[in-house]
Amino acid sequence: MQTEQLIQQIRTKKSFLCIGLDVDIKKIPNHLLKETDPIFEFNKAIIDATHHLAVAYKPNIAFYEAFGIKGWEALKKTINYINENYPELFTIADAKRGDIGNTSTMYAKAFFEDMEFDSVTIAPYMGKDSVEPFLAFKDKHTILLALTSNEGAFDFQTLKVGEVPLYQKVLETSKSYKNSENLMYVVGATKAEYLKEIRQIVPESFLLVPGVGAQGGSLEDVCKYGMTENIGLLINSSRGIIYASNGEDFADKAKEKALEMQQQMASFL
Ligand SMILES: O=c1ccn([C@@H]2O[C@H](COP(=O)(O)O)[C@@H](O)[C@H]2O)c(=O)[nH]1
Repeated sequence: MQTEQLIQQIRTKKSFLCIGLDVDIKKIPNHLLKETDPIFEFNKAIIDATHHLAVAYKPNIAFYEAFGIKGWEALKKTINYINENYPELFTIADAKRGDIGNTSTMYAKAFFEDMEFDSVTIAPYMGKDSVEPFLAFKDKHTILLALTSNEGAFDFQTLKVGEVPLYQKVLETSKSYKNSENLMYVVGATKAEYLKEIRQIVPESFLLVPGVGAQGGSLEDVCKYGMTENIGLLINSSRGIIYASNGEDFADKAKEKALEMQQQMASFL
């Protein structure tokens, strides 16, 4: 998908909501457990109920890998379901990959060609040759971890490298990568106060912002400091939406939560 299509979708839906499909079998409603593929059935119901309120879906791959082959099958069915029924939606494989060049190429093939995601999250630690293989794919997006939402972000990401903190170095250096126009960045909603500086380095880039809801980040602060003329934000909420209820009404309750967020977002546009 081209960035322009994503921006158009945001303007049409008045939403920059990304729903995280972090499906834990222990948390999904009991009545789904009798289905052949409970994870897929859960995702399908959530997507059908919320697709008009969200512009992106982000399965975190860990939740699928944990179930082995059945988990991968559920993931594949989920991405196929989105691509066939709601092709306008932007899809993110939250996989946090990155390795030496030839291995990164294989990761990129897995998520862009086999799974047909629009984007994948990548850890920048191994540098340019670990990121560029992802950027080589046309109309696909690489989402680089910059300043993450967790407490551990302060262990390394904010440490100074010369004059500047490491996360700023990641932002600045990655702009020189080949096809860097297809780069987006992860910035945690819990780090909204850093967004002003981040926007000075990457004024136009889309930011994937997890950490609202369950992690306590503020949507208002993220919009205040991070929004651009083309919005430039995808705000993710996973647990706060998909586990709004564990009863038979789970999809309706998820829709209510998504609507609350969409309405808040519309007020910032
Ligand atoms: O800095 C980061 C990077 C990724 N995540 C992921 O986003 C979701 C957040 O889930 P919530 O339930 O809305 O807290 C999850 O998949 C994380 O692995 C992040 O939280 N922070």
